[in-house]
Amino acid sequence: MHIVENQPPSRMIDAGLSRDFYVHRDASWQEFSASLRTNKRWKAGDVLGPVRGTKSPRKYDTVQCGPSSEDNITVDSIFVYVNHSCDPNVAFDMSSKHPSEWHIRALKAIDAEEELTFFYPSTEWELDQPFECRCASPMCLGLVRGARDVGLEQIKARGYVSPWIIELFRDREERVGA
Ligand SMILES: C[S@@+](CC[C@H](N)C(=O)[O-])C[C@H]1O[C@@H](n2cnc3c(N)ncnc32)[C@H](O)[C@@H]1O
Repeated sequence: MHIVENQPPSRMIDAGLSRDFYVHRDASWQEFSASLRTNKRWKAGDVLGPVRGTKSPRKYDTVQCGPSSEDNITVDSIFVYVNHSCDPNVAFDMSSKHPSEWHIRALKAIDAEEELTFFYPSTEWELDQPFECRCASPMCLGLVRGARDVGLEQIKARGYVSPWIIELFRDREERVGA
């Protein structure tokens, strides 16, 4: 059975976001059953909304925003429900030095009622809580632990990679080469 929540939790209500997106719950999953879906169609390159958040210690629901393991935000909007997929349709683009410019961008055309997903290793070097991926895509990598366990080329192939992930791969290569 599928349960649809039209209203996100009140702290997350944002007029524009709650019009265009809704939280969907899949009752066949006992834990972490929420996902975010959209009410409308988007074109590749469209900006779906801002990435806003509050600095916070790394947790299962934070997004990394810089090279340190302490650079994380709790996303303070309905976008906190965006799940991972190994074949994602959006990017959390936080490459600007100005947090006010951080945004969620469509990587491909997205249909109305489709789930929004991003590739967690595109922002996360190491997940606080690794999980077995249920995306069922032919590109599925299985256990998701973060970028450090995925090659940089594999991340780039999913359409977006954060600058700090590139930097952390470079640092690791330099240490190995030293
Ligand atoms: C920020 S939450 C996303 C929303 C979450 N599904 C919920 O119900 O609150 C991140 C957590 O959702 C779960 N998750 C996200 N994408 C997943 C996927 N592709 N396969 C399995 N679990 C996933 C994992 O437990 C992960 O730690």
